Amino acid sequence: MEIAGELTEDEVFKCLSGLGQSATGLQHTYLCLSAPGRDLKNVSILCNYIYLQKLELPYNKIKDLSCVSHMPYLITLDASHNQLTDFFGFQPPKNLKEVNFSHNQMTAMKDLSAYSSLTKLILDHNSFSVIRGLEKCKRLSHLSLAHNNISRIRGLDHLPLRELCLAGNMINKIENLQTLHNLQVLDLSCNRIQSLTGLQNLRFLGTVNLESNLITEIKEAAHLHDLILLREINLLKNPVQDHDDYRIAVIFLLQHLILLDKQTVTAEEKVAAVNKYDPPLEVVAARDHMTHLVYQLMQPQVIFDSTLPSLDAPYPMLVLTGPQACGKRELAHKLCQEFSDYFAYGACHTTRGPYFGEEDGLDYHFVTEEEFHNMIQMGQFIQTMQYGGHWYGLSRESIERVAREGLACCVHMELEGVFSLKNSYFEPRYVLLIPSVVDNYVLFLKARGFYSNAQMETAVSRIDLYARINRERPGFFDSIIPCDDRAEAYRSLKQLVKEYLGLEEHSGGGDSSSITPDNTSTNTTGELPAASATESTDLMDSYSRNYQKKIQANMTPQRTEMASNHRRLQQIREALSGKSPGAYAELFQRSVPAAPSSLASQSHPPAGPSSSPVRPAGLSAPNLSEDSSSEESRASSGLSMRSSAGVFSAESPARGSDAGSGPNIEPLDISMLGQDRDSLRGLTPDAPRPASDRVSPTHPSSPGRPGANVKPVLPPIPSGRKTNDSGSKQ
Ligand SMILES: Nc1ncnc2c1ncn2[C@@H]1O[C@H](COP(=O)(O)OP(=O)(O)OP(=O)(O)O)[C@@H](O)[C@H]1O
Repeated sequence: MEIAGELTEDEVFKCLSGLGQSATGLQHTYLCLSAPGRDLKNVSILCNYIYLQKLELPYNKIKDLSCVSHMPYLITLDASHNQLTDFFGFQPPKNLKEVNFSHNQMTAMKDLSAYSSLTKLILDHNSFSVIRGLEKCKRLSHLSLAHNNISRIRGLDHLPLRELCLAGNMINKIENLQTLHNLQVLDLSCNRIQSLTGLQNLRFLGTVNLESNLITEIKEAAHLHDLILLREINLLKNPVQDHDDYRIAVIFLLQHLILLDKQTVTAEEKVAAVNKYDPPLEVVAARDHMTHLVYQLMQPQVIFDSTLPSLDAPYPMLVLTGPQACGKRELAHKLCQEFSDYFAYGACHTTRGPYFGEEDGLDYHFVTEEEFHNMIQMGQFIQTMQYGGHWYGLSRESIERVAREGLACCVHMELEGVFSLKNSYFEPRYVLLIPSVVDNYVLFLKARGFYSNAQMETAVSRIDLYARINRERPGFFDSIIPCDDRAEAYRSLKQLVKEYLGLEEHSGGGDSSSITPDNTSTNTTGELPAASATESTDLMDSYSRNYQKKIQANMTPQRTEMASNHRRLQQIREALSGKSPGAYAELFQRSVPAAPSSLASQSHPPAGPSSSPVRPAGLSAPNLSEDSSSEESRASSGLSMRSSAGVFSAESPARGSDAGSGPNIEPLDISMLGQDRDSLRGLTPDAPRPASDRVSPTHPSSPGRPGANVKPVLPPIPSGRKTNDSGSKQ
């Protein structure tokens, strides 16, 4: 007689499958039994089926599974959706690997030491409140305890779990998972978790489901930042979704993601995320450049003719770059002081307050944030950057002011400024000053006493940035000078600049008279006296920020005005006599991408007085009788000398009306122009060429002077001079 809910032999026969050899190998038997959804209550008949390896009894009403005690060969047991209250209420089959007890009425886990073969255990939808008894399940790779009453994660230490599901519990903290080194998939959805801390060590984690939790802060995603195998995360239905930039911010923090919130992360999203939160220097620079360009275009157009690039060469500028306080500012001042016939300091604007001893207009133009932003909107900047919470910017006017004096502009700035400037039409020479002994640099920063630890850390960390850029982008910097010893750095810089200028130091060594193109001129015009042999002392003084006073003493309006007038007069004379080529064409002409340290360049001794003296850059004035260029171009050539370009005719201030007749002045052999261009190729800008390569007054046709190849097609006639000066002098 059939009893309701009892599994009968007839039914068993219908449910058997998987004919195979019994575990003993002595007979053939059915290995699987599947009887789902039959409202079964009593399955005791299965005690006779001892060879079963797979038993599936889901969706029944079974309360007692003791029959399993008679199935020593059972491997897989599915008793989900039943009424079991007893957790593993049977003798352990030795090879039991997979058990599904989900949707039963179990309340307590017990010791499963005897079930050491278990690999997969599904206990969802029961009433467990504590995870326990799994310590000896050393093969358990898949555990699911979803929808129970678990409030704490524990009892899982050192299990070889690859998948763990604790969804739908009452967990409010991710804890005790750090020993699950194999974990790949973690489902903690529908809990009360607020933070993602606790997942950091799970280096194989690839998928995390945290849907419907209480995660509020985007920065929580940073806890997963180091999980490089993480490909999927689900944070749907968390308060964090309310942040405006939520998705892109998470994508930025977890750049390996493929799926976020069940949606594919696109390449465009990844690029947008990086550009937003950690834009590459190029992107920052492009934005900066674009901003200033647009604001500038919105203004009534003014032609800044002093700095406009000519057809053959850009307006000459020298940019000293390097990490904060590496000495670039002091060196820039010093250089402008010593090479006052060539350079003047271009003061940037900043929103930071002046340090003790700094003066407005000399080191910086100190402005308020509001003034700075007004200047941005007025299109007055060429580049800006934020550093240490302050704005810095190089204004067009700062450069123009220098250019109007017929001088090249020397500025200092951080790397971002260099990137930005490289987008502009300016083509400066970039000299990197970099500390090579970090400890000394740190000591120097500390000794200055201006900087907080964070500021010092930033400054130090940027050494690597500069080094990396130099490594990855050969030629990005035109030259590199170690700045550990400031006096030595200045010597290198000076040497470099002289090479750029095509100047040669006379026997006096550091004597300024030997490096200015013309002593007499310098003295009579009241130009700044150049540095004496005490330059290193001066330099050290400058560190204590006293250099301003010295500079100021020399920069009285009368002296600078006189000097300026004199320079212009000379330039005009030269222009009219056709002696002035577009000399700056050669001064800052780049020919080679590499940026070797200037130390290398110093290993080449400068040509001494006995060797063929190096002609100053501007000495190669075209010989009127031989020059194939037209009279017109010659005239514009001469006139262009009034512009900033003119100053780089190194002889210009000195030669005056007798320019061209002095012993140093040699006509340029036009026939060599083409060869010169070729000979320049392959030379590093800062590597001195052998003396034989250089243009010698006695061998005017020898190639080597940078830019000597340039056909003297000269810049447009400038019209932006100070009207009072230029008008009267013409
Ligand atoms: N327009 C600019 N663009 C980019 N960087 C700039 C600009 N002007 C100044 N800087 C750089 O900003 C950094 C901070 O300048 P600041 O003058 O406040 O620092 P500092 O402590 O006096 O260091 P330093 O002696 O190098 O000038 C320096 O590295 C400086 O060269």
